[in-house]
Amino acid sequence: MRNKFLGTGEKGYHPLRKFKVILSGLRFSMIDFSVSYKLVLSVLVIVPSLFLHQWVDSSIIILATVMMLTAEMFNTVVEAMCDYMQSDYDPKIGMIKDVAAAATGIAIFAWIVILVVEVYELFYKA
Ligand SMILES: Nc1ncnc2c1ncn2[C@@H]1O[C@H](COP(=O)(O)OP(=O)(O)OP(=O)(O)O)[C@@H](O)[C@H]1O
Repeated sequence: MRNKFLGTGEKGYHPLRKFKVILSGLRFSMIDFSVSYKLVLSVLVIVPSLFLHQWVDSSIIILATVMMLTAEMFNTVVEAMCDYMQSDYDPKIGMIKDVAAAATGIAIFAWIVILVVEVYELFYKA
């Protein structure tokens, strides 16, 4: 797609190509075990919550899962870009990666708390 600021790239709007790019990105992300197993865990809770018609609970778990997955993917991007630009040891790269990892850690922590609370609410308390 055309870059408005740099004036580079192809002109026009190509939704199908955008969709292909999204699928390609998802495929690259899902082969990462640390992402895929978390998605499987979420699905294992989301599906029964939908069957139980717990719409608010399902929405909360979906939101927490999306937040965690987005953070994981951006962390992968930051790590890959850092390694591409500087594969040797560099304390600045270390700091950049640590901040990205901390952001991901916060998202994972919130996802775990929500998943544990929802599993308790849906399967033990009910
Ligand atoms: N080039 C580097 N220079 C300095 N420190 C680095 C460098 N690469 C990695 N580190 C340090 O190692 C930590 C882990 O980075 P790494 O890229 O190995 O992530 P990872 O352990 O593979 O994470 P994930 O499991 O999310 O893929 C970073 O947070 C950083 O502190």
